Amino acid sequence: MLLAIDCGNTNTVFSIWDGEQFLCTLRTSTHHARTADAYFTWYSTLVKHYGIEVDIDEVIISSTVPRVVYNLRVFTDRFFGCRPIVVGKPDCLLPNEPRVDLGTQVGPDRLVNTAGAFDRHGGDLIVVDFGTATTFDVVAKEGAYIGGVIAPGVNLSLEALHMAAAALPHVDISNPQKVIGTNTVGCMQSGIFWGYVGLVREICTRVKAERDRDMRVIATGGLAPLFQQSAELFDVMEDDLTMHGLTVIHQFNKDNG
Ligand SMILES: Nc1ncnc2c1ncn2[C@@H]1O[C@H](COP(=O)(O)OP(=O)(O)OP(=O)(O)O)[C@@H](O)[C@H]1O
Ligand SMILES: CC(C)(CO)[C@@H](O)C(=O)NCCC(=O)O
Ligand SMILES: [K+]
Repeated sequence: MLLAIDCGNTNTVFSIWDGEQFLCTLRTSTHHARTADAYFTWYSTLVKHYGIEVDIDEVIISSTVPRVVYNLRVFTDRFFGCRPIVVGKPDCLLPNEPRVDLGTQVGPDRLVNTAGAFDRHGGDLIVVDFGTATTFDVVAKEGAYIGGVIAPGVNLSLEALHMAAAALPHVDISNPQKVIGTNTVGCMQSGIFWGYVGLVREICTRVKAERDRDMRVIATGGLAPLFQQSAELFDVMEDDLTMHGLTVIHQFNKDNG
């Protein structure tokens, strides 16, 4: 069985696969100091709770936080007796090599999203991921990551307003119907929500113009549905895109390794 680990700057997600069959997802916050033993305690408690028979013998990791990889490697070695494939490391093959400036380290989550989206939809795509940052990955016709855009994440933007301005409270994102807020919270929610709708639309329009072609927009991440409800920004939404990408890269390494 395969354990696929997607470690973001905010959350770490484990998903377990029996061949092609998805079994379950486990989510925790990302902490660089979490030890291999702590991962195992958390993991085995949840697996037991769900009553799943698991026998992990393969692991793939994508981590946007370099420091957590050491403990995840120890976890994998100690409890499953195997060596993980780590996306972005030289020994992890990619279905298509990224075409970026020399020396650029593309975020592994973006490489994984690219592989997952290309596998499902073919090329000429813009993949939008609403995570800690909001990223746009441009996928060429033949499936290579050829660059993109990094914008501050939705929750990060709301938090930044609260942190920097004494009179602005902590606010959760929502999709206000009106743009004119009549109280502080409403004003903040409008600024972030409608500002984001504009940001996504403008970036996608400009990417298509720069590429001089039509491209499909694939969205992933927890907040994608919130935006799609109020404005038609995406052609497709897939909450499991990153996990799918990890299984695609894992299979590619098995077939070509
Ligand atoms: N309606 C909502 N309002 C506020 N937050 C939401 C809503 N729906 C989903 N979320 C949040 O979105 C997040 C989903 O995040 P996702 O896994 O896409 O990225 P992340 O964990 O925030 O970032 P990273 O992958 O960089 O760690 C969850 O933390 C969830 O709490
Ligand atoms: C942009 C984030 C933080 C999004 O998770 C991650 O992909 C990352 O750390 N990227 C490194 C820089 C880059 O992708 O060009
Ligand atoms: K993510």
